[in-house]
Amino acid sequence: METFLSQNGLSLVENENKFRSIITNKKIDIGKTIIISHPLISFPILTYNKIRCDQCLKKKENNLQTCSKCQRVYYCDRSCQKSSWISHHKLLCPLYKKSKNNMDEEMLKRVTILIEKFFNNNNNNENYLFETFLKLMTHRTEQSINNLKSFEKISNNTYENLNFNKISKDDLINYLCVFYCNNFNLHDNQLFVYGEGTFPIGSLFNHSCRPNAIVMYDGAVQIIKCIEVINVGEEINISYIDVALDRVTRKKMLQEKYFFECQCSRCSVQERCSGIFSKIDQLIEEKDQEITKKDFNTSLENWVSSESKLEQNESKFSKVTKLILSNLLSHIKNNTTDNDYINSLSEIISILFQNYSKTNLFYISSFSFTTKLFYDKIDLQQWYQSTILGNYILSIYLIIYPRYHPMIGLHLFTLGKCYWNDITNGLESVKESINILECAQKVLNITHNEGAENVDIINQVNDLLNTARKDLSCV
Ligand SMILES: C[S@@+](CC[C@H](N)C(=O)[O-])C[C@H]1O[C@@H](n2cnc3c(N)ncnc32)[C@H](O)[C@@H]1O
Repeated sequence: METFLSQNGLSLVENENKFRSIITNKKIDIGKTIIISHPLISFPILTYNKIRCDQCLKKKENNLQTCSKCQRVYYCDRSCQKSSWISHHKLLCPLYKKSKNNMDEEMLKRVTILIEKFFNNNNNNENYLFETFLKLMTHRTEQSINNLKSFEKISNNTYENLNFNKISKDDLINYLCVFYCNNFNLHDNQLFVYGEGTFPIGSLFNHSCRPNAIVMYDGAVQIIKCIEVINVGEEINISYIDVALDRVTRKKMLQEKYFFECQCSRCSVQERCSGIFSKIDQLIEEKDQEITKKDFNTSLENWVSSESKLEQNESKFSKVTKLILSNLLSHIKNNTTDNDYINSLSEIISILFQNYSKTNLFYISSFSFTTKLFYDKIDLQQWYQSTILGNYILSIYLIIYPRYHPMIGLHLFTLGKCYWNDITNGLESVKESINILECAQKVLNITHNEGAENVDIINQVNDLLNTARKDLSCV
């Protein structure tokens, strides 16, 4: 494993609080791929198992072929079917008739078959993946009684159905503990989950609520990408949860699923009073005040539907949106340094903190309503209103997410399309569409530039941008 990491310019070092950490041996620039790695096992979740190949997880709508014996798994071609048969399906195929597996049991059976082969020196796969998997954290003593009970049941079922010589029932419980706090959900280019996987190399990366790296997928392959310059010796962090969540929810989720208390720059107690990232958390925290969620929703709807543009511009929603976007969008477009960006962000956070910390403009619980309203406006083809809401959402995203985050890239693309469709504002809309799509292009070229499905999104942005530019030049 050390060799594989060092070939990629990385080292695994001991860490007092986190057990081990991945650090970089060379400076990594924004947009660079940090590491590409394969799973021990991955498979599509139920809703996707007829449109994504069980072996390579690539999408092939309507054309997958099922295994003629069990008729339970689908493949894109003979080669994937053969690989799966050799790897684990030969043993699992007859069992599908007997019982229906849940995800954990399916993962356990497949992984254990491979580990048994590894112990018997009978595996074609790379050994470092197995060695790495067997050293991952289990947090077994911290698992809940309910979890352990369920793990024991799954382990018993698996043991009854398959013969293992080198692996005990107790080992199986350990593997299930590893899955619990290490497995990944694979997601597509729009960030919708399509599969689950055990990625031993990816599992070596620790969490931060302000990560410098993101995880993307190409079928069954995991790609870790750099979104902030990472200097020699610095730790590489991904995020295990959606960083748009508020601090209390993040803390609860990280404790319950990963058994640690986050001390990143957003969560650490020392930073709480001064650090800009912890100030962000204070902005999005739910305040105990008279204004209810219903009031918020009504005022948001009134703002968006306001007949008077003057009144609309005077609203606090407009003011906040303008303040954030006029300062931060240019940083995206001009590839400024991380320091310049953070300084600008810092200034804005201070202003927001002074003037708006008592409003619920940034409440995450209201945010789901705002997003729904945005997509409702798109469905109703109310394009002007969709641009107003889209800008407000973008401004909040820029506060919550790192600037080169896939959520920002994807939202910019949607917003660019809204402007493009908003013919009521004529030339101005086309110009703004180009501006926003150029920002989308910058972000997506960093987040989505690896893997055919991901690159497809960049191609779509490029096509629309070319059309919009041609349109503008014709005027
Ligand atoms: C996917 S593993 C990450 C690699 C792990 N540190 C190792 O050495 O195998 C997840 C576990 O690492 C630890 N961890 C990850 N991020 C952490 C953080 N920010 N602070 C403390 N512990 C962390 C937790 O114990 C967590 O359950």
